[in-house]
Amino acid sequence: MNSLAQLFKNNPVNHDRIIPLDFTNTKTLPDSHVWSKPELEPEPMTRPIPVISISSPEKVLLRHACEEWGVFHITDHGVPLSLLHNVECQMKRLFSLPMHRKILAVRSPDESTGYGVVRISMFYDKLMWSEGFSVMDSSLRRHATLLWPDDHAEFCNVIEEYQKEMANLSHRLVSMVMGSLGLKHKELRWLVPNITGSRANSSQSFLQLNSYPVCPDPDLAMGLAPHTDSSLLTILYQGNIPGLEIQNLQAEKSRWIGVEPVEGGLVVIMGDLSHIISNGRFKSTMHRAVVNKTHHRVSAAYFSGPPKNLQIGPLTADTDHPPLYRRLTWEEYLAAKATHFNKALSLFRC
Ligand SMILES: C=C1C[C@]23C[C@H]1CC[C@H]2[C@@]12CCC[C@@](C)(C(=O)O1)[C@H]2[C@@H]3C(=O)O
Ligand SMILES: O=C(O)CCC(=O)C(=O)O
Ligand SMILES: [Fe+2]
Repeated sequence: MNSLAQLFKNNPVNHDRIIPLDFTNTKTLPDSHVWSKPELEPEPMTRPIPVISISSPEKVLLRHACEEWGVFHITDHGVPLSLLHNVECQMKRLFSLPMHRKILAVRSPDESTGYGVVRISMFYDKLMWSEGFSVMDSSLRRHATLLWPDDHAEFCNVIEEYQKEMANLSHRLVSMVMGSLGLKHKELRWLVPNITGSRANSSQSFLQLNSYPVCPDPDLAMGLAPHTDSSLLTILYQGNIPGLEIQNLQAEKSRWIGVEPVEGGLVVIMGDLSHIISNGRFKSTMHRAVVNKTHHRVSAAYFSGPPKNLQIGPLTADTDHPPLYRRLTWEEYLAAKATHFNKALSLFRC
């Protein structure tokens, strides 16, 4: 068993926080899914977040995006648009299956992969208006076979192709964003395995497919509750239906900013581990997903992490800026997040 799988075995989720509501049969929002009144928080606003062409990225812009926003769009990323389109079709195909079929691939309480409610649900009283399908290592074929006993090849091929593209892209992105801090290729070699890298130092990842069904009362519902990602960075494909919102780092803390999709673009979300490696310079921005009344929205989040058992820590510390965090592995961090959620980061402060 790999070390991440062991970690989820040790941190099981309550049974009642695994199986989502059957949204297709729900015409009014049940009390279990009613979140706080919208008049209690300021209206979300939309502001253009940075857009970075990564075929020839400007270091200063990239660093600024990571320091001031923690979330940005990338273009010229090289991932074929046809693949993005296929991933979206396969997600719709999966989530449109009737509940009794999806349940066949349900996640067990001590696992992290399969069909179900997102893990962070256990930290909130109310339930979210979403369902998910999570993939790690060899779980894809096992779960897809349960969903489509004779017809899973297409789904698996598309998702595997996407995972390969995301692995390459995430390695390029980690080099780029850390490079924007002036870190040399040599200093990052341990973090980003080279293409021929042996299995031993290959980085770990986690793919989360999210589905936000059409909602009868979107103002009172929550698609995905506020959280930061526990990754080095996350690559998010959100199609062309808006829904992602980020916490404003510049102005009023409680004001959310809607991230409008950019045609053919992907969203990069800096994770908690990049915050640690950059010694607090890069922000792992709090974000959430809201739902709407007319469109079924799907998104695919690829969480990129460091190699198994690798100790990471601040790389940019100097005498003026002593390390703010102690060294840790991804496994250690995820274990802390599984019990302490949004307080996990502060537990590793020096
Ligand atoms: C590799 C990861 C990243 C995890 C934890 C672990 C496995 C499950 C991932 C997600 C996927 C869905 C959103 C999130 C917030 C959730 O609830 O489960 C993610 C979480 C995190 O970023 O903390
Ligand atoms: O669906 C979205 O826009 C956000 C997804 C997300 O934040 C996640 O999966 O961690
Ligand atoms: Fe997220």
